[in-house]
Amino acid sequence: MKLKNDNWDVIVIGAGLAGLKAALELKKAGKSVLVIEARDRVGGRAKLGEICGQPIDHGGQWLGAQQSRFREQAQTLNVEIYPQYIKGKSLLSLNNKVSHFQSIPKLPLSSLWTLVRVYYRWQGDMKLMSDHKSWSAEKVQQWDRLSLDEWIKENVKNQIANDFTHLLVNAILCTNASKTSYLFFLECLRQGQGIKVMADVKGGAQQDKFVGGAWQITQKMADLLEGNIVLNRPVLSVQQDKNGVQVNCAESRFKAKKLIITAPPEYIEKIKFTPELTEEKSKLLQGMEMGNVIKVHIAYPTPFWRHRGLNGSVMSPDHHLGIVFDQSPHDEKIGILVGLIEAHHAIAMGSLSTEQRKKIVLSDLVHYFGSDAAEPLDYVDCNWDQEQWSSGGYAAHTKPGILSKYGNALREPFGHIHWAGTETATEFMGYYEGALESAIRAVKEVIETV
Ligand SMILES: Cc1cc2nc3c(=O)[nH]c(=O)nc-3n(C[C@H](O)[C@H](O)[C@H](O)COP(=O)(O)OP(=O)(O)OC[C@H]3O[C@@H](n4cnc5c(N)ncnc54)[C@H](O)[C@@H]3O)c2cc1C
Repeated sequence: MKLKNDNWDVIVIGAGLAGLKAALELKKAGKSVLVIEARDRVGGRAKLGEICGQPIDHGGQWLGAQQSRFREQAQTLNVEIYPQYIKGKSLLSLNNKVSHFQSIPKLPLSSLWTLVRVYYRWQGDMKLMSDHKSWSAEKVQQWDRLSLDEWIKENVKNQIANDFTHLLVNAILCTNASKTSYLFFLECLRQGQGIKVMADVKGGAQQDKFVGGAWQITQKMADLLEGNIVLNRPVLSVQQDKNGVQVNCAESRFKAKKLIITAPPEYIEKIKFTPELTEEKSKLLQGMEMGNVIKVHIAYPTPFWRHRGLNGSVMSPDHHLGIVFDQSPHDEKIGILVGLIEAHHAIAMGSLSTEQRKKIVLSDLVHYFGSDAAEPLDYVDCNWDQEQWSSGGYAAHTKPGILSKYGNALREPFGHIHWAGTETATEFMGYYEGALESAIRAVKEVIETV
């Protein structure tokens, strides 16, 4: 099929979940739409992998209990949902000692008490975040000047509670607390419905998964858009005048009345805009940075941990492999563990070869599960920091001092240009759910005018 270059109602940059959703909504409304994608595949931060013949998600995989848009999207596309395996005990490694627990980690009472106090502080402070206009208020500016690390130092003096708080922060943001502000963290908590929802499995953000993987959802959406997506076309520049936009790739250009951009902030910054973006938007983009994450899968002949009454989950502030979950197939034909290496651990491990990483991951797993973990059938990892067109994950955060000053530019349209992508969400920013919410909002903005 020959692709027309001009007269599109809307062009969408990026074929991740947000871009695909925006395009499907526009198509449903009878608008002509073209999705331009830099990579040679669709999905963005949703990516198919494989271990021992089983499909796996190199990118996002969980569906939260509260994430109704993503659940509905999967159901519409007949992608089956099943619960994360949690039967049995979880493991915690603290100060090099491994303990197991059912629901509350075995911490000294004084540390638990500190964590309860932190929980209620966060619940209270995050409630004040519900009105975005309050970002200019004095308290909010103060919270934005304060790095999350400074807040933790001031408020979490108990060492074990402090370590545990950093583990939670790393697991949620994939970045060290010194790199973002307390304000940004509170905004994440507000959008994610609080730390309990974000950290929990049952009733929380890790409750469910997809049979065969989440990547299928983006693939199936792309199949419905056949003829409306072009791959291998990094957008280099965008021009707009009163009639619409022109989007330029290396060897092609396309015109439309409106443009929706869903690329991650770092890649928006690399596009040349004429006229130039507002100073507020440029400063915001410069002040946003992706988290650092390596996702690993390890396959074993059996899910041996299940047979020992363990559910495969591990939390560990003192090792590189900080978070582990069971990822075994239903029939238990083999056992698979999925792990996340986050923040400074991902930066340190990212400079190693896959073989060196495998050695460290296995040594961490032997520490958690014993010698049964020493000899896997296979090991696969995906270093998102090295993935061109993402440069990290799960999502971008703002550096201290950025959100309160420039946050209003996050979603503010610029002429014919509108913004989507999980970083621009108002609910569940950083998650697939946020990507969908942002796409639906951006489509609402443009649909009346094309
Ligand atoms: C390891 C990992 C684990 C995660 N786990 C979960 C999870 O369990 N649950 C969950 O809900 N979320 C999870 N996430 C987050 C989730 O994957 C993202 O929120 C979501 O995929 C973002 O979708 P998006 O469309 O906003 O952005 P993207 O998927 O990043 O899409 C943006 C697209 O824009 C393209 N692009 C960039 N620049 C250009 C350009 N110049 N020209 C053309 N195209 C361009 C990119 O190639 C990309 O395809 C995880 C992410 C990672 C990395």
